[in-house]
Amino acid sequence: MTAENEKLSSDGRVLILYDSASGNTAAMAQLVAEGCKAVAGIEVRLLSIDEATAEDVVWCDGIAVGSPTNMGLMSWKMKRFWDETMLEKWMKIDGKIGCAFSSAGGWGGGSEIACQSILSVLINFGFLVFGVTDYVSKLTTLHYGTITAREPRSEEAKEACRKLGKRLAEWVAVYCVGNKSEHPLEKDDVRLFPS
Ligand SMILES: Cc1cc2nc3c(=O)[nH]c(=O)nc-3n(C[C@H](O)[C@H](O)[C@H](O)COP(=O)(O)O)c2cc1C
Repeated sequence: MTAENEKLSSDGRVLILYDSASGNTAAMAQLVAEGCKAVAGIEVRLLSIDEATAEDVVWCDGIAVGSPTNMGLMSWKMKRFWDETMLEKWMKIDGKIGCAFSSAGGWGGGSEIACQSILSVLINFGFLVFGVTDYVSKLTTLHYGTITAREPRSEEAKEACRKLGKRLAEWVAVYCVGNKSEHPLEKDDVRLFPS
């Protein structure tokens, strides 16, 4: 087997890391994990902030980080994980792919700013972060990551979680495994535009 074939046959690895005090971000995380499964050959770890270790982050090729919106930012537990648990890995894990999701108390409560606070931390660790261009429905998109008000109840909110996981898995497949056919622009999937 050539080195290139070995790379193609190896799995991509996705970590979904979340904090959740009352279960809403945890429900999002489950759906993000479900979305990853739309892409073949991706191994998924779904871990809460109380379970995850720095080695889980080292293990992954791509990460989706989810937090409740707290004062418009990520939770203190999530921030502490990156400030303390991950500190010794700083400058040793560059080049992984990252994205964010957040549950807030309501629309306009700062969930996109909370996503940006997560992306900002990921950038500091050298992650290559992304947003999703295509829409989930006429009025729902996830340009800065997936956001919900409380738990994801509507089909649009659920699909926005799944789409984040799927896109993360696609980027891992394309850029980490070398499977270019998983590029979203190469597929027949319907891409919704604003209308
Ligand atoms: C300390 C604290 C700060 C919060 N700050 C905000 C906020 O800035 N904006 C908002 O919309 N909701 C805020 N909330 C509400 C939570 O974001 C919301 O209930 C969320 O769905 C909780 O997610 P979880 O069930 O995963 O913990 C706050 C809640 C707590 C406990």
